[in-house]
Amino acid sequence: MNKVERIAQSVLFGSQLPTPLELGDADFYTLHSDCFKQPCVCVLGVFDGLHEGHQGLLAIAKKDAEARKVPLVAVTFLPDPVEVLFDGSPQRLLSGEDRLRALAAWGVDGILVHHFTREFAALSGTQYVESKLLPCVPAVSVHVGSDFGLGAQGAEGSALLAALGRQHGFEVHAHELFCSGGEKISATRIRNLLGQGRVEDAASLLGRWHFVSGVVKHGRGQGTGFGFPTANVALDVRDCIPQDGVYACYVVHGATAWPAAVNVGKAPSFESQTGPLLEANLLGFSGNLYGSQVQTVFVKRLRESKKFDSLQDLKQAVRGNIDWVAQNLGTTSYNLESGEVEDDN
Ligand SMILES: Cc1cc2nc3c(=O)[nH]c(=O)nc-3n(C[C@H](O)[C@H](O)[C@H](O)COP(=O)(O)O)c2cc1C
Ligand SMILES: Nc1ncnc2c1ncn2[C@@H]1O[C@H](COP(=O)(O)OP(=O)(O)OP(=O)(O)O)[C@@H](O)[C@H]1O
Repeated sequence: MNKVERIAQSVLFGSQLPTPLELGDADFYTLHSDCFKQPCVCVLGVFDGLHEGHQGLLAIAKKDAEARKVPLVAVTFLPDPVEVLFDGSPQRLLSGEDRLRALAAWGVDGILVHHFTREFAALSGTQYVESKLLPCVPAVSVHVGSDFGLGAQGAEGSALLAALGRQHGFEVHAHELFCSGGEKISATRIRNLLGQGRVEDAASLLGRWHFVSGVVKHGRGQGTGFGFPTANVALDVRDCIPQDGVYACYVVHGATAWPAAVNVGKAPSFESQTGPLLEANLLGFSGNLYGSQVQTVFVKRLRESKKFDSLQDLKQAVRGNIDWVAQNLGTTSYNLESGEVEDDN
């Protein structure tokens, strides 16, 4: 995969969701074949990040579906249960909509999305399977990871699912978890890596670069005087933002991606701002993106953010970071649709 394809894949470029069938407490997305209320193979889980473990599980389920000549349906929950059940930031690897777009891009045939509420969370595993799952997704075979939890507080596991399968006539496959470096691949592990700024390690477990979305806001206006104009991107507190620091990134707007030197978090040399923020110097860009939604793709951590004693020192450090990006990621924008390098705009 070349650089441009990798950026496109990372931000799920081009993956669109059709209008879902609204079922009251769930939505059903038909993607590749008519699978609503049809015999199918299904996979169950939250799938935050759609990491390499999730993709491994999907690949096994897909083979099963092909062998049985039935569609593959992913069953998931929105919002992420941790957002509903626990206080504090959920540290999402993907927003809810992006999670569904990732499943669609991967190639499942349909997605059942349960609206996750406290009432929904209180259902037992049996109530869930009999009253919520099987009426929409009459599965002949269900695949989960061995750690999958079912019912109130996820207390019931794949053993209950297997018993329900025997009763209702579907097979249950609880798979050993995919590991890397002797440790299971999980969304929690990837969040921890990002929290330590280890964006390259996170990328190897995600199978793509991590990105965050945000809206470009007006900044303090000081950067322009330095010769380093920056786009100030306001981030969503619910998202998993890599540890404060300076990173080599791509910033994507629509179908265009610019190499960028990015400072995440407070600029320690200046007054603090409210809300999570990143500041990006886009190479090969002039103009403004105020009010635009952009995606910032994290390729490599370059250094910690520091409080510099002089403006001169700060400028020199930032110049060095921009040079690194220019040499390694390029100096002009890329078109994600055509894969071509665009002229400076
Ligand atoms: C690549 C890069 C690295 C940066 N590193 C630091 C830093 O280490 N310490 C700091 O105080 N500010 C750092 N900044 C923040 C700049 O000070 C900030 O972007 C500049 O003040 C422009 O902000 P403004 O346009 O909102 O005024 C960095 C900015 C960029 C783009
Ligand atoms: N490494 C893995 N290998 C195989 N299956 C997995 C792996 N990780 C998760 N799964 C399975 O994929 C489905 C979705 O996983 P889910 O998002 O709930 O877990 P997770 O990635 O471990 O997240 P978290 O760390 O937040 O618990 C579940 O059936 C789960 O058991």
